[in-house]
Amino acid sequence: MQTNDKTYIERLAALAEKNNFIEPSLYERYNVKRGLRNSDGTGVLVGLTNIGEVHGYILDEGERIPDQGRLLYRGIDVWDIVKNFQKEGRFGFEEVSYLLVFGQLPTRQELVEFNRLLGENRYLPEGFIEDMILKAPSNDIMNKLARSVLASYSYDKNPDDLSIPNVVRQSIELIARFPVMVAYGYQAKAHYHGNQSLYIHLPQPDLSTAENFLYMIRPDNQYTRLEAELLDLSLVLHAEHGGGNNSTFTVHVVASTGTDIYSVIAAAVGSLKGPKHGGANIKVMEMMEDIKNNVKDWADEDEVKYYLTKILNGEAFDRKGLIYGLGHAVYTLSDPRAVLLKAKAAELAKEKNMEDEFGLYLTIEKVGPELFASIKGSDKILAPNVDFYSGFVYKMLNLPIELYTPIFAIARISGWCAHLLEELISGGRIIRPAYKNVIGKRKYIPLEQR
Ligand SMILES: CC(=O)SCCNC(=O)CCNC(=O)[C@H](O)C(C)(C)COP(=O)(O)OP(=O)(O)OC[C@H]1O[C@@H](n2cnc3c(N)ncnc32)[C@H](O)[C@@H]1OP(=O)(O)O
Ligand SMILES: O=C([O-])CC(=O)C(=O)O
Repeated sequence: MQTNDKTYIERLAALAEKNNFIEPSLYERYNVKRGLRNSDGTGVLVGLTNIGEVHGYILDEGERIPDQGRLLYRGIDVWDIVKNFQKEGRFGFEEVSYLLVFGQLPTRQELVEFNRLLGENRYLPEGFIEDMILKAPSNDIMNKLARSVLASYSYDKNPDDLSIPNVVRQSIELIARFPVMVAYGYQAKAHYHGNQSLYIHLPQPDLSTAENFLYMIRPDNQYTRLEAELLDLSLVLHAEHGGGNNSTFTVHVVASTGTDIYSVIAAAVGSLKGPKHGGANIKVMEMMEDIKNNVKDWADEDEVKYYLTKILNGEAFDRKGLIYGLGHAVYTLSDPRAVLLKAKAAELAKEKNMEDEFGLYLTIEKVGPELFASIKGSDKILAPNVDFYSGFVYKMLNLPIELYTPIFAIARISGWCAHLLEELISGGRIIRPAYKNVIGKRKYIPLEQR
């Protein structure tokens, strides 16, 4: 037997499908909270946190009332954070990382020191670039990032020590190094898979995270202040989203076993890569390309509707039946991050003469939810989520599409580290829910009798 024998693999696949199917009605019979969601769509309460708060609805006598979304970091509204650092004309991501990980806003002096610490920690260990990044390039930067995180274990003299000072040290290194790992992973991909020249720019300790990233991915190191500010804003908006989002919950689950930080964070990167989570920003762009290629007149609402109907019916694009970038597990009327990114996208579209394409986004935002409601007969409100407009903003910043989800990871590492510390300090019990076995008992049949 050859493992690449197609018919044999297909037979095994058919067996796997048949024997792993669970009758959907059983979930109801045993009151299983699929996706850890209650019957009204709200999440099952599985933990407490001081870090992020995601407000998407009001509970009124047990009933879920849709509401405008709000996001708070350590109790402070993200919109207030953004308004204030923008007013002061400075970058915000480092301040937000400090707030998330250490629990309070830094003083001016503390922020200067933290910026210096991040800058000093950007350099990867000796040999890492040659041995870990260039020797095994990947076509997928999230895959490369997860492997770089896991490889960091072997370069750490004290990888398994879960004392808080050690985990704080490791967290700072990861927050500082994520952009560098992503930039080098991208350069290796561009060279080995894209036949382009190889650029290994050294990180610049005095630049902000956003500036340093743009410096490292551009062959000529050039970027404008506006580009760096927009990227910084996006990093701030993606940095944290409560304990229940899939990648952060992964952090809690894996950390609760007492394993090392690299195992925890590599698992979270794998989660974020998924197209229903952080990977949606790449999917949105692929979907938009597909729509642009199949809809002749982007301004014709009926033609857009016709094609979106095919997508929702699983007859077009990736045939999964999803309009990527719409819908959220918690938000209902709006995702506050999408509101901010949409405003930026509108400004940039005007500046770059891309209002036609922006108009197509607006049409999808308007008709997508209406079609979803009529086709699926669902009362779920589908508002644009953070991933709907982020890719369009990145496109106008000339950022390559394969970096969209990695940029999310460069931001979310701060939230993940904050939650890891919270799990270590306040968790304390291995996360271990239950699965009911529904196959019953079966007898072992000796080989010669089968
Ligand atoms: C950073 C982030 O992670 S933001 C989210 C990024 N993901 C996306 O944009 C992908 C598209 N959206 C989705 O897949 C979903 O809306 C999610 C994953 C974000 C939230 O999913 P859930 O909370 O499970 O949605 P919910 O249970 O309320 O969905 C109910 C039904 O609506 C469907 N649905 C939800 N969103 C969409 C959508 N955008 N397009 C089509 N159908 C949708 C679900 O598939 C589900 O159908 P089913 O009952 O036939 O299985
Ligand atoms: O909260 C979620 O489920 C997904 C999300 O928006 C995020 O992680 O930013």
